[in-house]
Amino acid sequence: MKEVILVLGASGQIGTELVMNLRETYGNANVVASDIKDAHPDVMESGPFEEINVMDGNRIAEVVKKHGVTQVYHLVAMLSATAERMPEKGWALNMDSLFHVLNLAKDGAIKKVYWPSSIACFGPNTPKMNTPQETIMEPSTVYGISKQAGEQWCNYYFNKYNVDVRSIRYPGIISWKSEPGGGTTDYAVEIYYEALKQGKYTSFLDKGTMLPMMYMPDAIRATVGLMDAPADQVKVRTSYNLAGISFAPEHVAESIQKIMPDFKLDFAPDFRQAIADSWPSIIDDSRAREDWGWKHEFDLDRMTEDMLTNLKVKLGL
Ligand SMILES: NC(=S)c1ccc[n+]([C@@H]2O[C@H](COP(=O)([O-])OP(=O)(O)OC[C@H]3O[C@@H](n4cnc5c(N)ncnc54)[C@H](O)[C@@H]3O)[C@@H](O)[C@H]2O)c1
Ligand SMILES: C[C@@H](O)[C@H](N)C(=O)O
Repeated sequence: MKEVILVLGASGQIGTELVMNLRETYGNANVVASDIKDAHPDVMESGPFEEINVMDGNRIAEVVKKHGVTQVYHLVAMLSATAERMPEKGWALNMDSLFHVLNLAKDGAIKKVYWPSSIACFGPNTPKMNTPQETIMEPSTVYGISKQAGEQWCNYYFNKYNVDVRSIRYPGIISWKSEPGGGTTDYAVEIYYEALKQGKYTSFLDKGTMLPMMYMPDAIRATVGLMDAPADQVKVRTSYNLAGISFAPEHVAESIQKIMPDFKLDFAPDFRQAIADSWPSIIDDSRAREDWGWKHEFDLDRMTEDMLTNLKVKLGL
């Protein structure tokens, strides 16, 4: 059967690159990008785009019907730092939109759903090192609470209504093509821009703040790998732990200094430090590796080399 995919949040950091990857696999016409704002020109020019506000469930249903959509990748969310500033709005966006999509699947309008969770679903009482798949989850941020609740709803819709919903707990994601949208891990993208523009960077997370991270190509491969896996291999229906690399700001600086020896890093932690302090440092993703064959490719130095090479061209330097 022909698959037609709708990506909600296609103008965001992950959506921009995921749409282009899915269009290569499924054909440009079969991947409908959508967002409340225009997407990257590559996305706008290579296939269909529909303006959708995900708070409007009828509009999502209308687009699903119009294009004969079979799968939805729901990437819209208010990220951790922004949601701490507007908790109720963050909660409403993250939860109401998930229900709109899960209910479409429950009613048989679509066959498969992808919805990302985050390392933010864990909290200060979770073991920080080798954080297990199943462990204490007491998130202390609005974003984290919405991700933990969302995971439980996904699991509920799978068990109760047989909805084929799949999910990954993404770590912080680093990319050059699209910029991050208001998270606590955004420093790990900004540092590369500022290294090239200014030769220095002031990190809003402190020295020693080790967090799980991943380069975008690995995150896209993981997403597509999970969605392509046979349903009986997808044994976790809350959300899978996923790991790539873990590092602190000074480790990125050391990696940049291998290519730009004069690069300088200093620290001015702000409100995002408390958020980062509540998250794990290193994640155990053995379930994803066992169940559907996940394996990361990029280490820190390889990522740094690729980021700096591509950003140089992007910034015209
Ligand atoms: N990117 C990182 S580091 C990361 C890590 C962990 C989990 N996630 C999750 O992955 C998903 C995508 O994240 P991202 O790409 O970084 O987010 P990003 O903020 O970059 O993109 C979200 C997109 O949603 C769009 N949007 C906002 N409100 C609405 C609305 N009402 N209707 C339609 N579109 C709207 C917005 O315009 C933006 O293009 C989210 O669920 C995140 O929670 C991301
Ligand atoms: C970790 C993740 O979910 C996102 N980058 C955030 O900081 O909000």
